[in-house]
Amino acid sequence: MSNTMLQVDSLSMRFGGLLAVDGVAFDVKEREIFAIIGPNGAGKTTVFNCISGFYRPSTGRIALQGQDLAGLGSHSVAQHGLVRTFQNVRLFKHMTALENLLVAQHRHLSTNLVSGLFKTRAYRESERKALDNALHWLDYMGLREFANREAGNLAYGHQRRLEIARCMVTQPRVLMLDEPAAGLNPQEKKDLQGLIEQLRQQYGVAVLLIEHDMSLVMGVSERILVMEHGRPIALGTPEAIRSDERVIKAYLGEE
Ligand SMILES: Nc1ncnc2c1ncn2[C@@H]1O[C@H](COP(=O)(O)OP(=O)(O)OP(=O)(O)O)[C@@H](O)[C@H]1O
Repeated sequence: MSNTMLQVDSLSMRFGGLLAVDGVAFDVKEREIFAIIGPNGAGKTTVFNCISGFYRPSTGRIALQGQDLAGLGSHSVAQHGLVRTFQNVRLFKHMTALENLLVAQHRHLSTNLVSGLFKTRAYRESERKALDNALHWLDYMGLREFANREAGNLAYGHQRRLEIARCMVTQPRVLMLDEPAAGLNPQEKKDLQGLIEQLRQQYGVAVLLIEHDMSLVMGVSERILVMEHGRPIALGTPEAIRSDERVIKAYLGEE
């Protein structure tokens, strides 16, 4: 389909004797908000790790706008426009909030040693742009006042927002969020839902989300894939998923 952003086919991942992901297939459209849900150990994070280049899948195809990604490392995958956050926030805790956003851009753009050494005009210009971009995202996330504070000393909710900002400074096409609501208070969860919708609307990103918080998932997602024991068991709109017997039994019924 022409507006498919991310395509995942026949994805499997084996760890020794354990088939952690088994025949997962789905696609994410341009600007779509798509969630993967399922009980603990269902294989959601493993799917994320395969897509984002942290694992090389045992089998399957992963393509971003038709371009094959399977087997590329996480750095290359990010350079293709697919970036992620982690279940447990991973920031450079001893760098300031601002530095985290600058480093993300340096790691993303291929730095040229010669222009860096001689601080050419083009180099200075790109440094200035990176700084403007970082400051924009600090403002956008309501973190400007913490620009010079060490990331590890920020409140947890702020660290989560900074992690999303760190993804956004690279102007991704797909933003992958691994349990972004974990550890947030009810107000922060509400703000997160607004933020996800706003990022899609203003920056045109597709969002792929793993989340246990059902009200966030049901409120924000256009389509949901449900996994159980590594396998996909349902895929559909929130309404369809909510009333799917297998899903109720496998997952929602647990709560
Ligand atoms: N690196 C690994 N080596 C071996 N087994 C792994 C590895 N990573 C995950 N697993 C196993 O694969 C299965 C799927 O785990 P995964 O973390 O993908 O599930 P999940 O759906 O993300 O769970 P949760 O909701 O608890 O985060 C689990 O049985 C897990 O123990």
